[in-house]
Amino acid sequence: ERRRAVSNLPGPMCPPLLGALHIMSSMNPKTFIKVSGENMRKYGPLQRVWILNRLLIMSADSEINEQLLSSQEHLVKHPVYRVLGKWLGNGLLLSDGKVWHQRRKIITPTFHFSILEQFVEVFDQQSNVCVERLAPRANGQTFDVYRPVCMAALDIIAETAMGTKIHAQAAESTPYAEAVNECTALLSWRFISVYLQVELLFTLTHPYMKWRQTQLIRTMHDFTTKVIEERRRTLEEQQGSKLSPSPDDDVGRKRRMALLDVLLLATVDGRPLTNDEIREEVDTFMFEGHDTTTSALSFCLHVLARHPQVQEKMLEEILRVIGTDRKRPVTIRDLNEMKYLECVIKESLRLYPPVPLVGRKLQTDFKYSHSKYGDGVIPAGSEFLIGIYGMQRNKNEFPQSEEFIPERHENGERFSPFTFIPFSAGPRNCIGQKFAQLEMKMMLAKIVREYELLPLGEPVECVINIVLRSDTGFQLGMRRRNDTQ
Ligand code: HEM
Repeated sequence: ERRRAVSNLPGPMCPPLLGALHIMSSMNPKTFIKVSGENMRKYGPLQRVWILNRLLIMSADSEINEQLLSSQEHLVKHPVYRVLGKWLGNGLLLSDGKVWHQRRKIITPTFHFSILEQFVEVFDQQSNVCVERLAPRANGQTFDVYRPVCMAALDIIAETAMGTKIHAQAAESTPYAEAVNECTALLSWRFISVYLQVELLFTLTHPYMKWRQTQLIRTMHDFTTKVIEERRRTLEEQQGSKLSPSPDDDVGRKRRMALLDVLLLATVDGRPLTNDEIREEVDTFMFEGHDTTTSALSFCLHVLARHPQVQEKMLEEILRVIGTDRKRPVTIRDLNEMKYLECVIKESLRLYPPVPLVGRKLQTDFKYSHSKYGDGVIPAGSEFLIGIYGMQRNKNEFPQSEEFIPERHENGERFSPFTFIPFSAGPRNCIGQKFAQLEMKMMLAKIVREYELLPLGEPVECVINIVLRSDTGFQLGMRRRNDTQ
């Protein structure tokens, strides 16, 4: 019955019982993008694939994606996300049902515009530190920009969302960031391999990797536990050992409630959140809040280095809006005024979406209607993978789709909103979207104002390490600009 339901959709030959295991076995984090691109060219943007008895719908089709992502019904994440479960628990990224609803409701106000406005001060200060830390690199030599950007993103998420300064940029090494790097690389193998997704098979066939995974997760949990304890202590000190919400500061303004404060003070079903529940949200936001923006910023700086004319146009806008005075803090109003910078960021997120694919498991039948495939039903139990990377490079939607052309985002978008979805869309979209956009604007404006980015080193080679990364790193050169010295 399931085969009949999707017989109208194209896809590779799937022999009975085994299905397309041969295709899956040719995929790894390095080849995934290439192999799925080839399949898309062969079978089109919407395909059905059988793997053993599992039915997978691979979609880079904006019509279908719009219907699925906008629905209030299909919100359960794909089972592959479970490989992150030991690390992120039931945090917002992985949870579903009542837990997800309750948590999303508690957390949404912590990303409200008025709170983001106060975070901009932190973006400003930490971007200044990043610009300073980059100074020794501004010598015209090739280097990888990933680490300095990653440390700045960590400082920013810790100080804003967790209310805790961790001084990652000042540190020689940051075991948490190193563990995230290694763990996401390890987990991305499990993401793509059908059998390694099963915890027992993974443990039996790869005991060393399992041991290493446990160690890395312990390092990350130790770090986030410390962040929570520190914040709890500060709150207790501030409020005379009594955790009671005090929304106003000394002069009666609304006090900034960091995400972690809200979690420490929240009650759900009449009880406070347990330590484990708080930790899984802190793990989720520390990871999602720095790894994605690091990827986005690193790709953007790399691609800008290869497009001097775009840098020039950006610089003109930056100097017009924020000027050359490094002591003047950059405000949210300044950031909102930089429209060309916004186009640059969008175009970089189109070519290099930090989250290259998202997945759902259908709990009920998904009824769709499509201009090419007509009305149909994808049966409950099927798995749905949305290929953001492939869709955003579709040449029918984006002329010269492989080229970096920020101007295509000027004067309103000429493509459907569901063709360009780096932050996903619908009820399970990215809660940190505005936060990320403001952070990126601040960092890019400050770096480009200070340094000219040079097209040095190897080009990027996209790999999927849970988020999108580059196998060759993010190489470029830098030179201090004369006009801002
Ligand atoms: C350029 C940066 C970012 C990109 C491209 C991005 C992209 C995404 C995407 C595509 C999703 C949907 C994932 C899925 O359905 O599996 C998502 C979810 C999420 N993002 Fe982001 N993200 C970014 C930055 C951030 C930041 C800065 C934070 C936190 C401060 C954050 C927190 C989250 C959380 C918690 C979710 C899960 C939301 C839910 O399911 O309710 N992200 N993000």
